[in-house]
Amino acid sequence: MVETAVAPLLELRGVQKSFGENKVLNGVDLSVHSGEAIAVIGPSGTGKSTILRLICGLIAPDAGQLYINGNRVSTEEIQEDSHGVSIGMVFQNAALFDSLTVAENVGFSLFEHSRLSRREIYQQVEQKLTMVGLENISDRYPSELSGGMRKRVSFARAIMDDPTVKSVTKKILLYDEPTAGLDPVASTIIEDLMRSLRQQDVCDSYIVVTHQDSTIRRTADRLIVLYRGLVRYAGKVSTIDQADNPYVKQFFSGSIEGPIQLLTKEV
Ligand SMILES: Nc1ncnc2c1ncn2[C@@H]1O[C@H](COP(=O)(O)OP(=O)(O)OP(=O)(O)O)[C@@H](O)[C@H]1O
Repeated sequence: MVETAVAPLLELRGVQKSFGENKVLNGVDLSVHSGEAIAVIGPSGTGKSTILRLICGLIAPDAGQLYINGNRVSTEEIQEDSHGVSIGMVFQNAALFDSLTVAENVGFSLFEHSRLSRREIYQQVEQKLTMVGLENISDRYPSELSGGMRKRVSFARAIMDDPTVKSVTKKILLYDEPTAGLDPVASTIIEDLMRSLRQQDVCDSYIVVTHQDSTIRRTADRLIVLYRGLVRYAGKVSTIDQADNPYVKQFFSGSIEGPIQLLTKEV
């Protein structure tokens, strides 16, 4: 029998990105298959959030290509949910509008860009808020919520979908440090939520940028270590304690000895 290789849902090939003289990504390859959960780690300022912003079409690469379901795509096409894949982002600081209610925040994109009625959008907002464990808070403002609740509101916003766009069949979620600044119990609630959203097929795959050991181990199948613009390790999370890779060893031991040095100047 001839096996046909299934194209990854998402692929980055040789992606480069600079901000002025600061070359942040210097040829990054990364692929995400349907069903996969990937953790991206690396020291501060090494370009992890930049990768997520490239993937969801907020910024464009200087060089290299992005592919969705095997099709090369531009930044504009990513924003338009091309080739059946929709990409949702959960930002590091939740990024809610303080002057809008929870419901207005969660439904924001559909209010702005869809042809759904207000009633349909509000119904979906309630459904998504229930999914992330938040009920009866639609009329509250972000300032009235705890940090963990604001994170969950931003999860609800990322999983909103427009059922009139029939071509979308797969969803990738991008989480930028979803457990940063949360206490261990609140972190566990968020980690469980990330897993349960995938188990319920709310998303097919996700990429999580994190510095937290528990988040890596509890939410990801595969680990990518990024350092100074390049992927230095890619492997299964289940084997990280046995890995010989010096970047992995240093990260998980927290040692100051090793290839990872503090970024004292831009590279
Ligand atoms: N819009 C921008 N303009 C200029 N420089 C930027 C911009 N966005 C990111 N950078 C720079 O790119 C580098 C990588 O930033 P990025 O936020 O991707 O790092 P990170 O690995 O996610 O860091 P952290 O773990 O601290 O969140 C940093 O030096 C940052 O200052």
